[in-house]
Amino acid sequence: MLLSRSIICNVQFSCGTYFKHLPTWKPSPFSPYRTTTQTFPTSTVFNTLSHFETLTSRQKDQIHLYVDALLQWNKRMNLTAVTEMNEVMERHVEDSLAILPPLRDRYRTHCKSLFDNVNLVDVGTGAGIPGMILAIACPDWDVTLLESRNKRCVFLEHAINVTGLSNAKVVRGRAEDLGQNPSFREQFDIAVARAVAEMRILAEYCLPLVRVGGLFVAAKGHDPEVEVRNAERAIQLMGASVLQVCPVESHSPYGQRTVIICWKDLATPRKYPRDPGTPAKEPL
Ligand SMILES: C[S@@+](CC[C@H](N)C(=O)[O-])C[C@H]1O[C@@H](n2cnc3c(N)ncnc32)[C@H](O)[C@@H]1O
Repeated sequence: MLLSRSIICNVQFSCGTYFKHLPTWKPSPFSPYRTTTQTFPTSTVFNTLSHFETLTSRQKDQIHLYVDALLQWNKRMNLTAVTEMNEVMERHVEDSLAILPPLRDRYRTHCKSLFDNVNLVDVGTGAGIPGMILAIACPDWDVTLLESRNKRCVFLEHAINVTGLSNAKVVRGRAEDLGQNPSFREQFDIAVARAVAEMRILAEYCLPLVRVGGLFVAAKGHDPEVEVRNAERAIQLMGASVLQVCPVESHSPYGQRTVIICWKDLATPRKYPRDPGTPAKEPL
């Protein structure tokens, strides 16, 4: 991949404040169990950006190129409300990387396979959050960026080209359609989603795409307890259960985030997902 040195230098310069304050993540003990009780198992608090420190300089360059492309295209089309480089790093990149420490921990225990070669789908990826960042951070993974809006898919193709990623691909479509398509149904080890819908709708979008024994991961804000509780029935109907609610501490002004991890141990009944639009209109 040819990287323009001037672009990289400019981007790194404008990210200067971001790089200075990277906290260290220390592995925290988890208690692995699934639950249907009223109290969700929570982990000790994870620290964000742990993964950023471990990225190679090429991966950091790829993130900068991606963010730069996002900000450039955002001037012409509506991709994100965030318009400053540091803000994109703190809000979107941090949120994406925050998924990794708790996910890594759970995946090892529950999926009983190596964390390499993970086949992941990002449902409603929009401009590529968190899917693009995960594809950069985890080059051994196959990442599918699922997005229903054509213009966003065009940007995603551009972002993949500009970063030189060979492990990410774009699929344009609705989660409800893909969930009933044999080429995608129950084909993924992990489905992730951020800022797409509330949990009980997300469960119907994401879990039909996850193989039995795989995980559904939702990136949420600081206090998702009620939302998760309301989604318990929908998650169970899809053949899954809430495995862990993981608070992730943040040093950014946006405060604590939460990563919710569900484990699928039964096949999803054929009638789910329902027709496009129905999950959002009539949440389970
Ligand atoms: C608010 S944006 C969030 C994008 C990104 N995940 C993020 O965190 O910035 C939600 C995106 O999900 C897409 N979306 C919503 N419902 C969808 C569905 N049923 N299937 C596929 N994409 C969907 C929308 O087109 C939109 O781009």
